[in-house]
Amino acid sequence: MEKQEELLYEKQHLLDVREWLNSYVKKQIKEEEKLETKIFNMKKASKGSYNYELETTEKLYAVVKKNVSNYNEAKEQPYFARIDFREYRKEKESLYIGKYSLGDWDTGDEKVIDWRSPIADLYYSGTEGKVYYKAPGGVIDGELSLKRKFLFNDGALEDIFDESINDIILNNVGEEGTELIDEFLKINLEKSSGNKLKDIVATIQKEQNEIIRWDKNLPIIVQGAAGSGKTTVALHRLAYLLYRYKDSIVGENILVLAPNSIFLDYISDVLPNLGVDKVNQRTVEEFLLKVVGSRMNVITKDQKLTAIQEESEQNRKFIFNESKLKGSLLYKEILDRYIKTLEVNEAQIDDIKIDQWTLFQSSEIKRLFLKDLNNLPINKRKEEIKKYFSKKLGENIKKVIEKIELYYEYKINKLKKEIDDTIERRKELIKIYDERDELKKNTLKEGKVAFEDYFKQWINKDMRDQYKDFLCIDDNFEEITGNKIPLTLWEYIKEKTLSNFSEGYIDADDCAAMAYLKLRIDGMPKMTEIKHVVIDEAQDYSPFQLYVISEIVTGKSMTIVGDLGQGIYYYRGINDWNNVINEVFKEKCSYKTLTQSYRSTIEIIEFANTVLSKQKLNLTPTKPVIRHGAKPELIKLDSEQDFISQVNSIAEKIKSENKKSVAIVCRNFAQCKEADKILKTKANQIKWKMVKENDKSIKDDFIIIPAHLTKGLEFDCVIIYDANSESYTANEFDSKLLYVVLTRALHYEYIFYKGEVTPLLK
Ligand SMILES: Nc1ncnc2c1ncn2[C@@H]1O[C@H](COP(=O)(O)OP(=O)(O)OP(=O)(O)O)[C@@H](O)[C@H]1O
Repeated sequence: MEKQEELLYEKQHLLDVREWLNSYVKKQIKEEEKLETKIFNMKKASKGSYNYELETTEKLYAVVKKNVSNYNEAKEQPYFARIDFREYRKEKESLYIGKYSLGDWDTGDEKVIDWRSPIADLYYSGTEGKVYYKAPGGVIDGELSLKRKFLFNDGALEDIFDESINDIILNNVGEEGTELIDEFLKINLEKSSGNKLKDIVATIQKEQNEIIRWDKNLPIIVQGAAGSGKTTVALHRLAYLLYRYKDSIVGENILVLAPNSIFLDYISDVLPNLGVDKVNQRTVEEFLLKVVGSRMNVITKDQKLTAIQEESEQNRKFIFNESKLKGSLLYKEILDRYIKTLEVNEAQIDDIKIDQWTLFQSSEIKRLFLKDLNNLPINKRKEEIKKYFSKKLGENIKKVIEKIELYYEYKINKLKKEIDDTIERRKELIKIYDERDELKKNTLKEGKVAFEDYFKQWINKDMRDQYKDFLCIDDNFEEITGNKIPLTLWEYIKEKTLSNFSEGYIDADDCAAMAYLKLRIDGMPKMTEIKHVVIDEAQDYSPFQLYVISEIVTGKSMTIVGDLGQGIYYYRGINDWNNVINEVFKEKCSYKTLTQSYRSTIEIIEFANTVLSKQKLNLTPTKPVIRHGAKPELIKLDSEQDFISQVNSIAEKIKSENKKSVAIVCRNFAQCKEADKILKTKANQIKWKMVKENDKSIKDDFIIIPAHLTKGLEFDCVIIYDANSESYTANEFDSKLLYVVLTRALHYEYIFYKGEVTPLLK
């Protein structure tokens, strides 16, 4: 068939599917209403008592309700692709692929298959010809004869793209010599960027698909260039895992860790759009403090970074070394040694006594603590001992009472023997009897109190106190630190950390250590089991943070994505994934790379690559997808007026092209305020919104934002406020920060500067 005929065929098919959807949704709504009434009546009849049938009906109702909402939503675009596949020895089938599977579950007639289903893998990874895919029952072989993508616009099917027909072969592009342009992908990438990250189910690329469907049982690290889809892929992977393991994992078992609240808001649409809900999303500090069970104000790494820039060279060195140490596995080693000494000290304990009467002997407590229960965290052992002893408490109190009786019997006999029976003796005896009875009575009461007091004192639950004690290891300093830390650095750390604590603050760098202490001393806190975690911008994590998180996640099932080229916290973050693979995961970890960038035009990527090449890491330059645009412009500014007129004309241009977002990116908050002031006071047509440190989201399209907060975000157009040689020097930090900023733009980039331009752009 000719393409036009094919398009007509697909339009008719779409009409048929929509017609079916309408009638099916009507049927489902009726079912929903029926179930609603049934539940109402059952609730009335059961009068609040437990009813198994009610529970199952409620579950069914929830499924039907969700179906109605999914199917209604699917009417706009029920599917995005079609594959024609003939399984070996079977008939050829045309399969339509969508975000959700759509079908009549009574008749088993499936109209659209889920993008996460095993066979849909062929759409993402297969090429026409002989192919196979992995199904739960084994490998299925067959032949793929069509891979078709559908371009929808406002619910209307606009065009179809068949692989190998619409893909244009370009010669001599890139090192490989030839490259395919995926027209469909290109059209998708030319769209404008909004305030939220989008899902990409229709255009997931082969190498991305491989990561999405990667085995869940090992941690996977993805080093991906800026804009290569790391965040997007990681979130799609979650949707995939929840589908693939639907019987064992639900949204609550998943944790997404991201750098800040703005970023969390930016990605917040993707999962619900993929039909995933209830996933926990937090910053790493929030999560680690939740593990500790402590509410403290965190000095975030961003706040610290801002402060660092104002510090003297000498202080900066201390701050860097402090962060480096606190993020290292050496710190874990030191904590381990501290916990060992703590264990020995904690075992230096007395008998549990009521006055001079022993209830439980210290030798027994020690044996349980140091030997029998030594596989448990310290406080868990104490709790277990307490539990075990409390069962024997009544019996032991009785024994003490017997001892008291014996003691008084001896005393009475002695008195009787030594003194004749006189009024005085009788008086004395009555006194002794009273004393004995009083003691026996009190022993019952005091035994319980002494027991509780003992354990109250012994079990120290406050991790802040524990951490303070750890920092004050003065007597054992050399032994515990293994002579690996200069005393001056330790003194500095101690003083600063204790002073933060006394003001109610905790440095982000201390959160991993506190959580680690908690795990080792108290054990795993009570919380919903985490069965998979996604860590975004992982290059900014310290090895110790990754280690602690890996200890909490069941089976170390983790998706860790990052880009070393954007590691602005390099002084404490990660500079080489090999260290993480070897030291944190002891080589039990998969590693993948993504080098193709989908965000920016060729011109923008090539421009940013010049800055990347100035970094020490020697990373492979980012490869752009074939999408051309305007060259980034370096613009020297002479005056504020010049700045305003440039900004105005750029904003006009962006608006006239129906693009949405423009970010004026400044080196720091001080520069943001400067830009804001100029744009506010001097007449300006556009309202620019300045992003503040504690903002939780970005709602506006025209914003002023400091460089470090742009991490992970993207804009149609980026304007660098002032890329002069003082704002961005030639050092490693500035080259990383500038690289982050330069890779945020999709379509346009303007680099303003006053005086001399940064050496990084020369
Ligand atoms: N396969 C794809 N099809 C269409 N768009 C894609 C694809 N992969 C990524 N993108 C788009 O590329 C942009 C960058 O994606 P994302 O933010 O996930 O990349 P990243 O690697 O996390 O970037 P960075 O590290 O620079 O923050 C997004 O707009 C995303 O929608």
